[in-house]
Amino acid sequence: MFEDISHSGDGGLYAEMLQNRAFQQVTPNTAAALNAWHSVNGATLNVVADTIPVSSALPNSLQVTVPAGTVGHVGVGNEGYFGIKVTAGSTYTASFHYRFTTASAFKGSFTVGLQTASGESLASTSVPIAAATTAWAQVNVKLRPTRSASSTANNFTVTLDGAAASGQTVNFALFSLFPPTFKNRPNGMRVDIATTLAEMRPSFFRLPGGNNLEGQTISQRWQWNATVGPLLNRPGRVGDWGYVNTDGLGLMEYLDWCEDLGMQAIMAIWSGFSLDGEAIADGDLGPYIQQAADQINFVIGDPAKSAPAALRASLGHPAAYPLKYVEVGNEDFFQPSTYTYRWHDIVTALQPEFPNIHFIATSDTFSPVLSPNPLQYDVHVYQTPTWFAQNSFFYDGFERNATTYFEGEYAAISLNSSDIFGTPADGRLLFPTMQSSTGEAAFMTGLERNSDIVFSASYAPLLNHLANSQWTPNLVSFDAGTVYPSSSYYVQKLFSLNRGDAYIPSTLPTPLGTLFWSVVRKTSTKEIIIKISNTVETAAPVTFVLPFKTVATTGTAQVLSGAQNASNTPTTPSFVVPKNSTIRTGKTFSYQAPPFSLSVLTLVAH
Ligand SMILES: O=S(=O)(O)O[C@H]1C[C@H](O)[C@@H](O)[C@@H]1CO
Repeated sequence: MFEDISHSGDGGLYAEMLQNRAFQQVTPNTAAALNAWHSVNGATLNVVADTIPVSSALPNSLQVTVPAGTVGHVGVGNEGYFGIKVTAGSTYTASFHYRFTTASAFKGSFTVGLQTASGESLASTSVPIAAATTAWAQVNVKLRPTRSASSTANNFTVTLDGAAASGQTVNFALFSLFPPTFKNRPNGMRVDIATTLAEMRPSFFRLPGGNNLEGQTISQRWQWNATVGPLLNRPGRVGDWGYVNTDGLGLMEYLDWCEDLGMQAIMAIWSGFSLDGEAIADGDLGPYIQQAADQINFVIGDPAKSAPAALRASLGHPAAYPLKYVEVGNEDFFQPSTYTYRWHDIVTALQPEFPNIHFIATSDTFSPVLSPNPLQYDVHVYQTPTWFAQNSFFYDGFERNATTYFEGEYAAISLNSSDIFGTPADGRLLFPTMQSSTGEAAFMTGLERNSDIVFSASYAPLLNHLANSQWTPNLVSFDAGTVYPSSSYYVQKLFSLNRGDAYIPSTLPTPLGTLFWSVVRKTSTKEIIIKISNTVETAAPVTFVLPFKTVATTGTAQVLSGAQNASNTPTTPSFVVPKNSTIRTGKTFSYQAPPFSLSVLTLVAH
């Protein structure tokens, strides 16, 4: 499950290194508009509403004046998203647009570089300025650091020679600094985070949110068409998690990311409700339904018949992307009273146009009654580790009535059942722990047992930048330089990589017990895979009696275990990681599940 929360996108998975790169959605002539930028050697900075904007989508420019009397490198610096990692041997791609506010015969050059915070140069290149004119020009340069920085406290700078440029005023727009990206995609993903996620072998990617789909107001909702095409045409938006979204990570980048990881998109369309509680009135949804139809056509439409599909083709992807599931809104249980008509109007309009799309409802299951009857629901739960351990049979009682379920957001986030969403002082977890991760694992054995009706499941939130988070705990934390997979990440990865392809009935765990397991078969290798979650601090002996003709006498055990509060954190990044061993197996064998552990036992049995 992905959305731009805690800089999951901007400053996280999306590889752009400069924060506030295009002064989007800021108020000119304010200090806040300069967020992440600073003056170098006395230059005067101000974000202005440019009289000649670089594009209609990017009306603001950074105006830099070189005062008389300055010497040396004078200009601007950007601190990145709470740091900039600089690695020797990597090639960084820097670019920016500039124009002089007054044409002149000025001759000079920009110095574009990377420095440590203390001013030591790591990379630098000089770019001659062809002519000081009021027309926009673009600079594209490569930076190759001569050495790696010892920390991420580094800056990207663009400067002029103070003496030569004395009195000059230059407007800048749309800066950008990219490191090498995952699969070398232009405008692509940060390699270390992308690799960490790819190693889970996820089957799907829910986008673009979560709350960040909805907008704090109707006008601030996520709009697919504002997130595709050249970056100059993307205005960005005020996201729902307290920071501006550049929308450089847009619909097509999401779809290409899905393609690169072999994932299906579970794509949301806006359902007519914003987080200030506003809902589009019944009968007024037409334009928003059209926008949703265009969004779906951008993904799967025929370029010969649909303008949005033709746009996709023109942007380099004539073939349709795979798309099976479209989620209608997010957590519409917050306003079921209007979801009844919003769901009805949207789905009755879109289903005939997209007969192969499965629309997912986001209100509580079967309440309110919706028409048409949803065949998919997205179920969310944030709870305590104990709740998860004691609700692994959540789906066992669900009627098998052709309805299927997406466990779209779940995580054990607090130890305080009377204050789930509180602060750490009230029991909220900062990072997953082995108690929370084994609670989730217990719950997931139930999802596996009920995978006839649970078609997908995803922990949430996926990512957070440690320097600026709006939510904890998260599956994978990171800072400007390092990625920190959590204990829950390893639970998700162990389940994903040991999925099997058929569920095998076994003695059922005790619903309110402390030990939980599920058994699947991997047909291609004639193996069975037994997942065991021990959710308490005492080891648990388990005896298996396997009614198969042939059972191997040895198998493998992949075990994630640790103390109740053991966590992977920046100070203990690999405190809990899976350990592999060989175990004795057979038609009957015993196994000791360690305290607070997830064990994945694999053996040939058929
Ligand atoms: O504040 S919440 O509504 O609990 O936010 C939760 C639910 C929402 O779908 C998602 O964006 C967020 C965290 O993953």
